[in-house]
Amino acid sequence: MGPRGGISRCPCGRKLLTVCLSRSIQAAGSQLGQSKDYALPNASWSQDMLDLYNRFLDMTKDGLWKRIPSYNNILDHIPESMKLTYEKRKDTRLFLRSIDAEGAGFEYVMFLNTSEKRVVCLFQPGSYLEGHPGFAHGGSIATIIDSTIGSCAISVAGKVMTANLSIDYVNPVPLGSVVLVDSKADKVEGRKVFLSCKMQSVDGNTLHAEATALFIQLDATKAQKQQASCQ
Ligand SMILES: CCCCCCCC/C=C\CCCCCCCC(=O)SCCNC(=O)CCNC(=O)[C@H](O)C(C)(C)COP(=O)(O)OP(=O)(O)OC[C@H]1O[C@@H](n2cnc3c(N)ncnc32)[C@H](O)[C@@H]1OP(=O)(O)O
Repeated sequence: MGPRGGISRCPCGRKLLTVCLSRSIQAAGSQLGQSKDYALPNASWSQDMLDLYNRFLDMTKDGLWKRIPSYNNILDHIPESMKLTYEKRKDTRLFLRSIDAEGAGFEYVMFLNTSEKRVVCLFQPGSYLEGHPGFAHGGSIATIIDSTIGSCAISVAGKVMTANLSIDYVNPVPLGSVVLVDSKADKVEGRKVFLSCKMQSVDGNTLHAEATALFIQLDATKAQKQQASCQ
């Protein structure tokens, strides 16, 4: 396996995906020309979601911000050259894209600003994410925060995993509303990436959640550990 990750076979026979989520990741799926990019407007998006999306899309014109495409299989985020030895499993899906019905699950799109080490996610939680009546489940909030912060950590440090995620839930998130999840990498110390994040309403008047996270950059030793745990 190269230093940028890859695919290896576990002793138990399963193929292990050691994901290299480098910068080239962004273009990988679209190069395939076959996978659906879910980070594009659909009929379920509210006017708030569309307005915000268009505002961020405008900000991509000078190149500082980039829209991150989104596929329902993590493999579609991986450069084609790294997939040669991997047989795509049909029974796995990226958790965030596990609900088929448009608008029922996680409707989201992320934008990356590399120079600011920042990823912003526009998130519209659907009706299947309910916790308390009418509000998004705390686990769904944690999921979108982990994924937004995670994408930010990936953009900074490549192959990483969440070691710690701490969330203060400040105000509940109504289903169907739109919130901004704004994450940034605050500090990198060796393999450790420290990040923070705020989830706010579109008008900025309501703070829904605040989070801090630690992501650890994986190394070859860790990949070996993963292989061993698969035995
Ligand atoms: C360019 C654009 C890119 C865009 C990207 C687009 C892609 C979009 C696609 C899809 C979006 C989704 C994005 C993904 C987001 C989801 C991520 C997850 O959910 S990950 C699953 C949950 N996490 C686990 O299952 C980890 C389980 N834990 C482990 O595997 C290990 O514990 C691990 C890897 C975290 C660390 O293990 P070690 O063996 O590599 O490292 P050790 O030696 O233990 O620690 C290294 C240092 O870190 C500290 N450390 C480790 N864990 C810590 C902790 N919990 N708290 C504090 N410090 C900790 C240690 O004390 C040590 O520090 P000292 O170097 O000595 O100073």
